[in-house]
Amino acid sequence: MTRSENIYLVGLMGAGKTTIGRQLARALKLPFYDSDKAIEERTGVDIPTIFEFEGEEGFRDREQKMIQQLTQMEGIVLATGGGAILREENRRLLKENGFIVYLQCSVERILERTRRDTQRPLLKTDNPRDRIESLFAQREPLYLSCADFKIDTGVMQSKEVVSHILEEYNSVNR
Ligand SMILES: Nc1ncnc2c1ncn2[C@@H]1O[C@H](COP(=O)(O)OP(=O)(O)O)[C@@H](O)[C@H]1O
Ligand SMILES: O=C(O)C1=C[C@@H](OP(=O)(O)O)[C@@H](O)[C@H](O)C1
Ligand SMILES: [Mg+2]
Repeated sequence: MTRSENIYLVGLMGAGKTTIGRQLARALKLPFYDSDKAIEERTGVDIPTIFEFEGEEGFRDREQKMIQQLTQMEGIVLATGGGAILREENRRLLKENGFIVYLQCSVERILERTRRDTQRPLLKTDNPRDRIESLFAQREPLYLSCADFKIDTGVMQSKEVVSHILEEYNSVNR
């Protein structure tokens, strides 16, 4: 772990990275960035459109470029996309430049939270449960390998999650 002003949130889709990141930034009076939102602003199109025209790999290339840029900033809260940790270079950049919080969440909760979602192309499948289970199996070891701190967002209100993260961040970053 690096002593740093930055907090980076990782975890599966629907774990709450965007929601909790925004609240955490407000509490710390730091600017909030979301890598997906930044990509959408840069390209002028939404994430499903990027997947449609460029495929997942095209999106991952854009995501990597964005992570490279955002990890050069100091004093931010960053919500990454759920798959950002798939690339080793992203994991390295995140580890070197910030305090990484893994937002853990059960498959069941993720299913509930993403049921009506239209903005996550990887969940546009006949069997979202199978998809989430396989993403969980593939990614959980990667999230754990990066994380400085992990917390289950499925069993607490977001406000409570934020205060636990703040407590931990302040204790290691004094
Ligand atoms: N305890 C909680 N923590 C975070 N999000 C929660 C919680 N309970 C319900 N939610 C809801 O779950 C969804 C999480 O989505 P989002 O923040 O976009 O996650 P991610 O960025 O990780 O995909 C939001 O609709 C949020 O309101
Ligand atoms: O898990 C993934 O591979 C993805 C997660 C999404 O972000 P959220 O985790 O914020 O939903 C977004 O980056 C894209 O749809 C791919
Ligand atoms: Mg998000």
